[in-house]
Amino acid sequence: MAIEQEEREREAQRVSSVRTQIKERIIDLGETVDQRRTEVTAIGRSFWDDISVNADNADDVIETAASMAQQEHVLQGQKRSFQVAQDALYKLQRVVDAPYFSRIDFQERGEYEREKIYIGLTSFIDAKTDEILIYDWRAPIASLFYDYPPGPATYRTPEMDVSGELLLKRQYIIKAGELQDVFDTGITIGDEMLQKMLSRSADEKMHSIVTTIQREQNQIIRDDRHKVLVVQGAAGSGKTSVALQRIAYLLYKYRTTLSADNMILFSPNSLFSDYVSHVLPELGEASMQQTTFQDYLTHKLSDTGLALEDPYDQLEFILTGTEQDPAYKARLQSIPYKTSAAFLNVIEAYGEKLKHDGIRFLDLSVGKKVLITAEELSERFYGKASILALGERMEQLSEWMLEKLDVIQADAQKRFYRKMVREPKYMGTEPEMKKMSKIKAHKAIAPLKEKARNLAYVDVLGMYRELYTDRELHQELIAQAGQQLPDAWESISAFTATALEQGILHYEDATPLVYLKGLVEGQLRVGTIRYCLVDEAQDYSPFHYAYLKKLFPRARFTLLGDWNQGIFTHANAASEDGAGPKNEYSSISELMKEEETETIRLVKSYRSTREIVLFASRVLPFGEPIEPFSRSGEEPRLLRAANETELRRLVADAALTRQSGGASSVAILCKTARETEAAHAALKPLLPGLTRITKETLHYEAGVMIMPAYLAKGLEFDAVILYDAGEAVYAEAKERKLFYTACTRALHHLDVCYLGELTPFLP
Ligand SMILES: Nc1ncnc2c1ncn2[C@@H]1O[C@H](COP(=O)(O)OP(=O)(O)OP(=O)(O)O)[C@@H](O)[C@H]1O
Repeated sequence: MAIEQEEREREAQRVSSVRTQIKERIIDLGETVDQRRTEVTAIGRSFWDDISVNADNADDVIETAASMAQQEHVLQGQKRSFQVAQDALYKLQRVVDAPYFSRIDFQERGEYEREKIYIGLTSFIDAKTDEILIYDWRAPIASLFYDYPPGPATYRTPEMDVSGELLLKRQYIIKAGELQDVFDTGITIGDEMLQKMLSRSADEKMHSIVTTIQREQNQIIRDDRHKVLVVQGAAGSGKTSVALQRIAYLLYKYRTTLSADNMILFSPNSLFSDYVSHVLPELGEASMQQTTFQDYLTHKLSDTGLALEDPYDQLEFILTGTEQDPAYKARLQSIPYKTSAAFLNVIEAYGEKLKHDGIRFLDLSVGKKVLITAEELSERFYGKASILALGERMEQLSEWMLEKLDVIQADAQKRFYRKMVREPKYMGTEPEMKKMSKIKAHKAIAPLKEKARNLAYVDVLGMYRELYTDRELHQELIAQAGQQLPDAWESISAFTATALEQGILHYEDATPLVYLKGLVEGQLRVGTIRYCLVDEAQDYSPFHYAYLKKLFPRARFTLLGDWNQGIFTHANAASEDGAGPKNEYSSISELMKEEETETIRLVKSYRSTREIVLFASRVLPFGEPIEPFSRSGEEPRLLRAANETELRRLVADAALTRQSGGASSVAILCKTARETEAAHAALKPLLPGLTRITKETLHYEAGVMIMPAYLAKGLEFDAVILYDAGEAVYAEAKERKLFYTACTRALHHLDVCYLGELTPFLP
């Protein structure tokens, strides 16, 4: 809506006056920061001067300690106030060039005055009048901007709901401190603004969407009523963006009680973590623990010496193997079982059983000499009935072992000493020989103590393997859960036992093993985590969810995913054409067993042009709905090649055309890593600047790159070129969603190259 010139000038003037105030505050804060820094350094330097160090008698020692504690207290206080000033300074420096982005006028019911609320990244108060010149976008009243068109509106504060009339909704584009544009918006948050944002070029880093958050997204960002929030969102509907804004919101809302350390975000891979790493700092928040589930597993299993497979190798195996291979078949049969809730029940039943019998212990030995036998450990562990949990009993056992090892060490020391005295080659003085024998004994026993502390005397892997070698055991455990052995039990068990024997730990076995380890060793809970967010949630199995719930017993969960992009095989994966059970998430909620579970669907896609979205939805005619945002572009191109040479030429030409047309990031997507490697070698002479992305890549730069489609998950590019969408490559049901995922990575251009016949996924 056009705004009169006079009003425009008033707004421009306000921008300039607020900016002046911010600049003044920056100068003041800069001085405060300098001054506090000097104070902290000075206290640090004179720390010992101000303490009366006296250790002559007990009273003096106590006095010295008290004096130190007091001095330390002062120092910490000073450091804190330095930090507060520095944070405030940093926040203002970041917003000084664009102090706010919107304004709402709100008249509370029963009030005569119309409040003008200016909204920006951080709040700013006039020091003289206490007037709030800018509200933080996360303040309760700011949600009106995201939630309502002009008219009746309500916002929620911690104490109550406040209703009234929204009289105006205005947006500003401010650059380098100058008001460039201002317009009033109606129903949605400036289609105009959103259009501008979405027609830009894809960056190698994601940006915050704070100026154009949509109502349904805002609902997710601010939800604090549900313990488990499940978001089914179409490709490009903003799930990742919402997850990050939500983190910023929670950190603001609970700023006195919640810190970044209390939150954890699971991302699909490190490349993705890097891609989203700018968002929180852009919002003025400290970065938080971002990890991949794989990193967690690796950390937990670091002491097992097993070769742990990652989900990408698992997928590569699934995509490149053939049904003729019996191992391939057995593995494909085993994955749905191992990722199911039924198998989780088996592990839990196993944990119960182990309380009475069955823990496998390992001898503790030095060289060939066994110092503590496995039988001894077992007897000690199971000898007396105990009501304690397995982990606590293990701890007691470790303590007992450490005591025993102390005695063994003392004996060894005596023996070494006697030997030295007897043998003439040790010519040292008596104190020297004593010292040497002490060191020798310590050296011999220390690794055993380490083992005792780390519970390395428990053979968890052996116990896990037993689940597959002892049919009766497995049957007994699964019967307790009211279920039966899976049909293909014989081949599943043989296949798994062999792999474990060879020291190979498949991805689908890793979480069950870590869970069993946690049950036995008792280190299962991370109580400090209060919010756990999972991105690409469709790639986690029911087993994973049940496990995460045990791991973070105090946490609230936000699970964001898209069933249409579920390209990892597991028990919960929906049917391959995207049809079939639409309530996949309900099984998650059931697993979470929470009454406060809420499922929210996001169907609007903001990433791709309307043409690309419509094209991609043809791939999954029965899948979750996806609606394009009204941004138009060119139709995706289908480019057929008759032979390999022509295919390469087509792909290379497409990449060059896109680049010269202004696309800053162009991704050539293959199906597998194997295909990527071959295509990269073949394309390199035609596209010298081509970069190959592998699962080890930690970040990428703009330009032309090539990668397997599954690594592009969660990422986006100006132009996407499918390397070969021929029927020889994409035909099997399990490849459909991967193909869909690949198509939905494009913002503006999609070129589908193919050899011979086109994939049947595109009717
Ligand atoms: N409200 C919004 N305003 C501006 N841009 C938005 C908004 N919501 C989403 N976007 C943009 O749309 C693109 C897709 O968002 P995002 O990656 O968060 O979606 P996603 O649901 O996680 O996608 P996928 O499942 O395909 O990985 C991003 O470029 C993001 O900045």
